[in-house]
Amino acid sequence: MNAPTSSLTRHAVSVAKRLVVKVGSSSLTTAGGGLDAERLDAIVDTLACRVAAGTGVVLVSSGAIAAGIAPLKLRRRPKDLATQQAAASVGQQALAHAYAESFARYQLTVGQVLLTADDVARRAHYRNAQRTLHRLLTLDTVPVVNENDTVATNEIRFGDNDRLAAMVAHLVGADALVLLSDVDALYDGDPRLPESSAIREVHGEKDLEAAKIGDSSSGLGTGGMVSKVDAARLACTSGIPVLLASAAESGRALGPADTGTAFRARGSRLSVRRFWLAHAATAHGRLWLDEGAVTAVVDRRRSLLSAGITGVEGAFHGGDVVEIADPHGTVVARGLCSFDSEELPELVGRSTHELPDDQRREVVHADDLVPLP
Ligand SMILES: Nc1ncnc2c1ncn2[C@@H]1O[C@H](COP(=O)(O)OP(=O)(O)O)[C@@H](O)[C@H]1O
Ligand SMILES: N[C@@H](CCC(=O)OP(=O)(O)O)C(=O)O
Repeated sequence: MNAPTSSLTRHAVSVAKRLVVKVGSSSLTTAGGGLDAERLDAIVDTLACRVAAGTGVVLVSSGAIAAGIAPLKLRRRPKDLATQQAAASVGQQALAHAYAESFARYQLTVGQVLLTADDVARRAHYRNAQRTLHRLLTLDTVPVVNENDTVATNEIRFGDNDRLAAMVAHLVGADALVLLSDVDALYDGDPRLPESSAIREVHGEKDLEAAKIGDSSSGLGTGGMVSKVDAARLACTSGIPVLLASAAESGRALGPADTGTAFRARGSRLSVRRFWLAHAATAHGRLWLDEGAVTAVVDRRRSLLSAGITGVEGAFHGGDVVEIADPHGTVVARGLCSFDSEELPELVGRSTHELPDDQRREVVHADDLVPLP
C-alpha cells in the first residue's frame, strides 16, 4: 500500500466551513438488512463534532432500501422497482427516525430533504432545493438528503447517491465533499486482493487510469466504485475537492489525517446556473458543429452562430438545453438554444448576415453555453 501523503484536499476537508458528507448503504446497515445503530451513531458523533466547531454539514445518506429489507422480511436487496420503492418507503422512515434520535443526543435538529432527478433537472425545482438547503443550514439544522426513491422511476433516477451528493455539494457551495463507504480508499485493483494498493492522491485523469475500477459493489449499495469516481470527477472539475474514505474512520477522515483517497479540485467553481446547465439539466437535442465552430465556442468562448452548425437532432423549443457535439460526436458543451428545432435546419451553415432580420441572432449565446471538461 502507498505511504499516505497529506494533501490540499485533506486540509480543505479539515477546515471546511460547509461540508457535504455522503454515507453509503453498506456503512449503515447490517448484512441482514437492518439499520446498524452503532455505526450510524458513530458517524453522527463525527458530524455533530464538526457542527459544534461551526461547520455547516449536509448529510447525504443512502440506506433507505437496505433498511427496508428486514422489516419487510425480504431475503436480499430487491431488484424490481416496485419492491425497491416499497422497501425505501419503509426504510426511509426508519432512517429519518434514527438520524433524528442520534443527532438529538447533541441537541441538533435534522431536516429531511428527499430529491428526485427531476428536481435537479428542472431549473425552478433546482433553485427551490437550493433555497431550502440554505435555509436549513442558516437555521443550524443538519439537512439529511436522500433520493426520493418511492416516486423515482427507472428512467429518471440517480440510482446511487454519489452523483446526488456531488450535485448537492455544488448546490450548497460546499468547500469539500466527503464520500464515506465500506472501502477505505480507491484501489488500483480489486480491494480484496493483497496485491492491490490504495491510490492516495488523484490529481487528474492520469491517476485514474491506474485504477481498475470494478463495477461490483458491496451488495447493499448500488453504484460501486464507478459511481464514486464519476461523482468525484464531477465535483472536482467544478472546483470542489473530494475525499473518499472509510465510514468506520469518519473521525479521522473529517480531520486532517492522512486517510482515504483525495481527489484534488481541478476546475474553477461554476455559478449555480452554469453548473445546472452543464451537469443537471435534461438536454432535449443535439447540435453538430464543424471544427472551426468547436474552436470558437470551446477555446475562445464565443457564441455559437448558425454558420458553424452542420446538423440538428431532437425536438426542442427555444430556451431548451441542448448538447453541442464536435464532428466526431463527442459532446463538448451544453447550452440554451435560442431557436426551436424546427427553425434550425433552414439556418444551418448560413452566415448570420444572410439570415432574415428576425432570425439574425446567436444560436447559443456565450453566456448560455458551458464547455464540458
Ligand atoms: N478499484 C476499487 N477500489 C475500491 N473499491 C472498489 C474498487 N472496485 C470496486 N470496488 C467496490 O466498491 C464498493 C463500494 O461501493 P458501494 O457498495 O456502492 O458502496 P456505498 O454503499 O458506500 O455507496 C466496495 O465495497 C468495493 O468492493
Ligand atoms: N436512495 C437509495 C440509495 C441507493 C444506494 O444503495 O446507494 P449507495 O449505497 O450510495 O450506493 C437508498 O437510500 O437506498
